[in-house]
Amino acid sequence: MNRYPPCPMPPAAAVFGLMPHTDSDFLTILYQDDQVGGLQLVKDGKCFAVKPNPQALIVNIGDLFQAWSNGVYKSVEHRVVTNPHVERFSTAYFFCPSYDTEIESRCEPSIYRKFSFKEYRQQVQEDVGKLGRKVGLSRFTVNAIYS
Ligand SMILES: O=C(O)CCC(=O)C(=O)O
Ligand SMILES: [Fe+2]
Repeated sequence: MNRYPPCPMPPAAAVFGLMPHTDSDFLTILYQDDQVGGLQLVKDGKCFAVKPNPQALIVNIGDLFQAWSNGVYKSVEHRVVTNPHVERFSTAYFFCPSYDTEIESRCEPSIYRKFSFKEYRQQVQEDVGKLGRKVGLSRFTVNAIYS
C-alpha cells in the first residue's frame, strides 16, 4: 500500500510522489484511489495521466517481461504526482519470479544476455546506492557498455 500525503505545489511545477521509474518485476497489478489521480505514464518524453477507474485494475509490464519478450513488450516508465489538497492511496502487487529464476528470451538475436532475477535486483540496488539512480535493463544488453 502506498500513501501520498497532500503536497502544496510550487507554481508551475508538479511534486513527485514517486520519481519516474520502471518496475523491476515481471508484471505489476495496480489499484489507484478511484477519486484522486496522480499516476502518469511517460512516453517519448511526454507524460500522460492515467484516469482513475474504480472498475479497473492497471497492469504494468515490468523489466523482466521486457527482457523475456526480447523488447517486444516494453516496461512502462511511470511516475506519481501528488495532489496539493488530498492524500492518495494506491495498492500494488508486484509479480516476481523466485530469485534464482533465469531470464532469457530465446529469440535470435537476443537483445539481453541471460541473467537471474537475483542478479538483476542486486544490480539495481547497487546502482541506486552508488549512482543515486536505477540503470535497469540497459546494463543487461548483450553489448552492454556498463558491465
Ligand atoms: O501509486 C501508484 O499509482 C504507482 C505506484 C508505483 O508505481 C510503484 O509502487 O512502483
Ligand atoms: Fe512503479
